[in-house]
Amino acid sequence: MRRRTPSRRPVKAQPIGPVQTFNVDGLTHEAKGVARLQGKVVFIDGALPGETVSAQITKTGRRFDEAVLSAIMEPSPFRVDPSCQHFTVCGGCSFQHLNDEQQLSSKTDWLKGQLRNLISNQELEVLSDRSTQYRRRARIAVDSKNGTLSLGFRGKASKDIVSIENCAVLTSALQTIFSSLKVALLGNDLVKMLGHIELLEDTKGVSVLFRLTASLPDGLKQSWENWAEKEQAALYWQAPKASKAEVSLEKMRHYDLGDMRLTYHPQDFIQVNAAMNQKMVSQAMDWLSPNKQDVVLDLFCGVGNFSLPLAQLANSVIGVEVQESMVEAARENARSNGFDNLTFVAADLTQPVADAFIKQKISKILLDPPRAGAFEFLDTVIKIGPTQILYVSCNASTLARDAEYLTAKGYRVLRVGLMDMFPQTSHVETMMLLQKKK
Ligand SMILES: C[S@@+](CC[C@H](N)C(=O)[O-])C[C@H]1O[C@@H](n2cnc3c(N)ncnc32)[C@H](O)[C@@H]1O
Ligand code: SF4
Repeated sequence: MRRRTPSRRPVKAQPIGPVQTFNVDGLTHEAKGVARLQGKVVFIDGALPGETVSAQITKTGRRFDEAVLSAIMEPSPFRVDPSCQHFTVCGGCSFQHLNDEQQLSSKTDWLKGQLRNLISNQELEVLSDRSTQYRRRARIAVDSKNGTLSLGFRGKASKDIVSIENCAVLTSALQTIFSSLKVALLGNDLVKMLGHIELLEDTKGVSVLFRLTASLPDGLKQSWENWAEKEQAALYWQAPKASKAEVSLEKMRHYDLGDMRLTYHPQDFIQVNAAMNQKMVSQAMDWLSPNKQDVVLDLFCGVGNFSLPLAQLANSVIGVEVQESMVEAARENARSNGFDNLTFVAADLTQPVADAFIKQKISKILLDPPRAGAFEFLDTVIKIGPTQILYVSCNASTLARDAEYLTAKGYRVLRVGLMDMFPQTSHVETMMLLQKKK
């Protein structure tokens, strides 16, 4: 029997039972192996389907137990060595011990389960890209206790900060600035005044935002400006309780999307995976295929990530977004990219909207809501009655709820796709095209 050191081990779980042998036959969405002991389900962190492992129970419940892996006797053929040295402890990734193909297959099976009431015949179309160095944005937690600096992410099994040497999913430029930052912060007074740090890479370059918990002496600020200049990074300071409006317009960021350039504020939402964003937008244009007769409503439009590509193809586009500053940026993006068929409206889509807005002759709608979904706006969508709805979702359960509502009100699902925006994690993004029944 081959034995192998487990590649993952929960950090704080304390064993409360003897070491026992388990045959693992399933995998949860959070990447826990599923086994059975006398009929009761046991979740084993770090175990994979098809493996025989030894593990110790750490927690017992009425319906299931949890266990910690001791050794892997028969490893899965799909097990791989994690690409990141911090995988055993860092909460940022959950799937690095499974090969890329099986990660996708596991996510696909999970998504099919989430959407089981909606997709009977449809194949799930899968969109993916590189599995490491894809994150162009990251929030870094900072802590310094007893003179030790911790710079990293929250742990898997606790909220403690795991100190990171290098993060394999950050873009190469962000990995470089992270290393430099770590050296520069060691023993530096800034550490005592930091809430967290945000790293960002876009077409303009790399930027670092320091979120402060106390005001900064001028001399210290200048020394960090010098560091940023040397690193060719833009520096942003967010003073305690300061709003983002305090960052000057010249310091707005931009990213390129196809032949368009989109301006945004460093604290605005942008898609984290640039290559996948490009692919997702292209797929959205392909599926919704707006033409010169279409008036398209782009709901939850941000700074116009879908609105501008839609406006290249459609008669006209109306974008709706709750954040006034993002609406301003979206208008500027329409102007600077030469569009005269784009209108942006600031509105909270969880609240009733004005009738004039509903009465527009809208033929297609694109929805890209936050995790909570778009339920409050669905009756308005149904009243507008577009021929097609393209729903982009970062939460399959709210998508399922919303799409089930739409299908009960006269729409049917035409296409569904999984978009692997965050490889190595369990996150799944979905695109669904719905068509009005004749
Ligand atoms: C998932 S992001 C999508 C943004 C954009 N479509 C993109 O691809 O970059 C969701 C957007 O919805 C906006 N939003 C959140 N709640 C909202 C609400 N109640 N009404 C309107 N917009 C909202 C957020 O500010 C954010 O820009
Ligand atoms: S988030 Fe980064 S540091 Fe954490 S496990 Fe993933 S690659 Fe490693």
